[in-house]
Amino acid sequence: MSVHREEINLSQLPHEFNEPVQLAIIGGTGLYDLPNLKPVARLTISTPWGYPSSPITISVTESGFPVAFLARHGQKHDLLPTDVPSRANMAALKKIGVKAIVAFSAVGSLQPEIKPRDFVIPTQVIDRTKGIRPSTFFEKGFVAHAMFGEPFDLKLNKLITDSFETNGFLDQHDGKDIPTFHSKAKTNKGEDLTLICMEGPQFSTRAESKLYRSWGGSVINMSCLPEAKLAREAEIAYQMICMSTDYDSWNEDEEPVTVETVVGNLKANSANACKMATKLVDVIAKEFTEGSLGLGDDLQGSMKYSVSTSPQGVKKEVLEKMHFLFPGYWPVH
Ligand SMILES: CSC[C@H]1O[C@H](OP(=O)(O)O)[C@H](O)[C@@H]1O
Ligand SMILES: Nc1ncnc2[nH]cnc12
Repeated sequence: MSVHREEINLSQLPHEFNEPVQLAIIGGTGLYDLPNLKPVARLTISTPWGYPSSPITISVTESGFPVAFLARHGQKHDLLPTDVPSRANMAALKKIGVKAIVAFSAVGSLQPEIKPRDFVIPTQVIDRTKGIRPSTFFEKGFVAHAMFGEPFDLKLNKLITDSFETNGFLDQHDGKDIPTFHSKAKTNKGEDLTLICMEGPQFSTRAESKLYRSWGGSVINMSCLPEAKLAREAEIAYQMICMSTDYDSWNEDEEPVTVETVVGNLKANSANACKMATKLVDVIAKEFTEGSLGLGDDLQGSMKYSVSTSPQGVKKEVLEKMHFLFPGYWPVH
């Protein structure tokens, strides 16, 4: 894609960082780094589920708060949505201490009021992936079930929504309308904003797009799942921020979405996404250092008690894998 920022020489950064990193930003299409922060380390982390999409860059804010950044499709965007190694991504972020993730994504709009270049903070998701993406850390011989009724973290959602409550934060580009920030609290009379996550890589047919509208879908992408499910299993608070790039294929009066339309709106979106990410890092860093929300704290320990299999007799190799994510849970007998 033509929206990559100038390459910084990240490879010369230290390959270790010895403090816990509580916050991570995942960049999607159009967001490949955090240009306003100072990078201090670049980590290549091997996990029992392979390597993440890209090395993880650790940057620090002016006050020294560390933030991890991961490019979902790789630094050169060479991973299809189906091939994103989400288990490795979540496991690596967990390993470095991450308790909260803000994930950016380019989406199609399924509603006329969500214009291309608007931003949307979804509260619900419908899974239209095809079951070909590994979507759990658990496996035969060690069964567990995570809650997912609220797929996004409500505290993180509120913190983000409150940060962009007043209009005018997002910049207009090329004389187009000022983008709107859509949230459940603000713009939709308290109704959920529902993200449809499809398999791709082809876009939807007109019939599918209309079907998703009839289901109450607000926006559509190919990336939220299994990322959000695995974040939940890893006990990490997760919220996606969607950047609208097109009207998908439902509108009879418009040409169905093409990559050209998406890329055309991405430049404007990525400038706003960077601006938003910079502000959010400050807000969330302040919350972690001075606040009382306890981001991610309610999830800590949740998986320990969600296992159905009796730990006695579980294969040692399986438990060792699990201990990469959850050291100290389910002692080996
Ligand atoms: C390039 S259009 C389709 C592509 O864009 C979105 O990627 P991401 O969520 O990583 O921003 C969408 O999910 C598709 O993968
Ligand atoms: N219309 C669309 N469908 C799926 N993913 C998208 N990402 C951006 N636009 C999209």
